[in-house]
Amino acid sequence: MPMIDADGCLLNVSVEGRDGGPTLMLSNSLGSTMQMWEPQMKALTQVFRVIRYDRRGHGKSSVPPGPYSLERFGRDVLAILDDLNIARAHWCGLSMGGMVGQWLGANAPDRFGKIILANTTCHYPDPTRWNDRIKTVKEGGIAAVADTVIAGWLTADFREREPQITANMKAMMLTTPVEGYIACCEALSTLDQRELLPKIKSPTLVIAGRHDMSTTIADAEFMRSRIPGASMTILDAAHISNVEQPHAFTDAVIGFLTQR
Ligand SMILES: O=C(O)CC1=CCC(=O)O1
Repeated sequence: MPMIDADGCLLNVSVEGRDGGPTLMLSNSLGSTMQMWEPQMKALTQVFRVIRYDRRGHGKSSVPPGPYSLERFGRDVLAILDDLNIARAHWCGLSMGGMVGQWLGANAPDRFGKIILANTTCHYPDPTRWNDRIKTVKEGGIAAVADTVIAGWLTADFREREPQITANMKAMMLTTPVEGYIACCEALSTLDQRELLPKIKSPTLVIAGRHDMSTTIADAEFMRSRIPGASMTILDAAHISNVEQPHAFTDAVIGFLTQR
């Protein structure tokens, strides 16, 4: 796996899949790593050259001091594409990954073909939730928020039915460096990309989770209505819909990206 330098931050990047196929870049959520895409990898790598990476402050990437910003996350992605000599890619980002996708779609339109924004929002009107989480994590580490966050990631039905997957997701979250997690929460606390949405000209699919209380169907519908020509799919899932509904999510991604 290459480590790619983005203005001094080493990013852990993986390139897999079909040589010569169209490139698809996947981008993870807060508190997860590129591993979160495992349920999609077998199917996606048959069609695409798939690039995954750990966002700065997460996984095996470096943890520079925060706060971070959506622009910084977007420039990290462009550094990866430049380093790999990739002129153009499709994008699929979930949650924070979808926020980065909005920034890229508006600010680097020539670099992206189609864009998928899953379980995400463009705006947090009230920073309290993120400021509270930052305070709790500073005092007690990620463990102090892990069960609450997992309850938002996956429905109670899923957690009961799939205790091992749930435990794996929690273990992945607990590996996140505290400084990286907090620096990302700081970026989220001021998130407002509403004005970027009309600038996204790539064909865009918005994916929402029917039970997602973190980024709601209303948030998704707002984005769909502001991004020219965007369409929307609702899955029977909470926030991490690619894990809770792996087949439906994968089908939605491949269907959208391969349709003419
Ligand atoms: O961590 C959460 O509660 C949900 C979330 C919001 C942005 C993100 O990436 O995850």
